[in-house]
Amino acid sequence: MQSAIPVTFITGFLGSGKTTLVNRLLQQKEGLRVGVVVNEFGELPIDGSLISRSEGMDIVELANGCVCCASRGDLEGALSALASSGKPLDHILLESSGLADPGPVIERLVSPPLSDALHLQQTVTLVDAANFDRNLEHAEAAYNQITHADLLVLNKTDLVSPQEVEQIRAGLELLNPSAPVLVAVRASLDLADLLAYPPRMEAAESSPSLRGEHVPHAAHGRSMTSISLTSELTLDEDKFRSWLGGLPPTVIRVKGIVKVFRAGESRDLIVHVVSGLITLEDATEIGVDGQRGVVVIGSDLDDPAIRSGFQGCIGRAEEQVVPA
Ligand SMILES: Nc1nc2c(ncn2[C@@H]2O[C@H](COP(=O)(O)OP(=O)(O)OP(=O)(O)O)[C@@H](O)[C@H]2O)c(=O)[nH]1
Repeated sequence: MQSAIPVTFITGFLGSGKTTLVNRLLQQKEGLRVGVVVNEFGELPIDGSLISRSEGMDIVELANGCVCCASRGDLEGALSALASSGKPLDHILLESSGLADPGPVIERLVSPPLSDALHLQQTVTLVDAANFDRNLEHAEAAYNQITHADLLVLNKTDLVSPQEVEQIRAGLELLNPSAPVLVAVRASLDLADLLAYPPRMEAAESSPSLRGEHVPHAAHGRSMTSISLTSELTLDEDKFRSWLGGLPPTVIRVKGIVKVFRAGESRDLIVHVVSGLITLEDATEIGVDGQRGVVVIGSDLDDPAIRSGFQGCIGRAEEQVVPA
């Protein structure tokens, strides 16, 4: 029988760099067999498409809701699907959604039946240096993610000054004195270093001050909601960019894959918006075969306005967008 499979639980607020870290770790797995569980807040399984597939990795998607709210069976089912997916796994990376409270998930990972087959090696929390204060203000989940970490990765430090990096590092040390802080750009961590990093601290695990109660989902982030917009039709790139740029500041995150039309050609783009910072990248490399669309996450979202704005991006008048 296989001994307990080590699990690295990766948390961090919306857009902090969790998928970037998973992809970076997968690039370095060299002969290790790694299982990945990805979890989405929105209905569209975007992260499943953004994770690079390769030999020696298996992936299970836990879509439509935070892992902390998923029913017991969903998480157990996803993890046991991985554990029994063929050759024995050397490691599992469990990526949470950006709004998940890690407390209840850790609780389940360290309790039977999961603890019979898995060993939670560490909880790694990505912290977005460019949105540190704002994320803490917006959501209790951002705070819980920091306090439950065994290792904190202060990411996106290319977007702030060295002084700000030091201020945030000091803030993190106050919030979670026992977790080392690694400063990173694009989640630049070595898999070997990560696996050597601190085994989970039993003391921290049993400390009531770090536990916190699981709050109802709406309270995770000031009634944060998501809108899924799907379209297999082609969008006009300029209209789409300007729609993204005009979204209200209550929109915290947009991500997805869309087909755009420019100069007579259509192509797929990966879309990321994190607090107003828009990135559109060519999606050729990932070979899009899933559903195209975007998920918009934020508070107080004007659903009809967002849907009609997206519909207005359609490239050709005779085509119609089909909202999810
Ligand atoms: N400038 C900069 N961008 C980064 C860095 N790390 C990640 N990004 C970008 O930030 C965006 C979000 O990164 P993801 O890895 O998708 O973030 P995530 O935490 O998985 O996002 P959610 O699943 O929505 O919570 C992408 O456009 C990344 O390329 C960084 O260190 N610097």
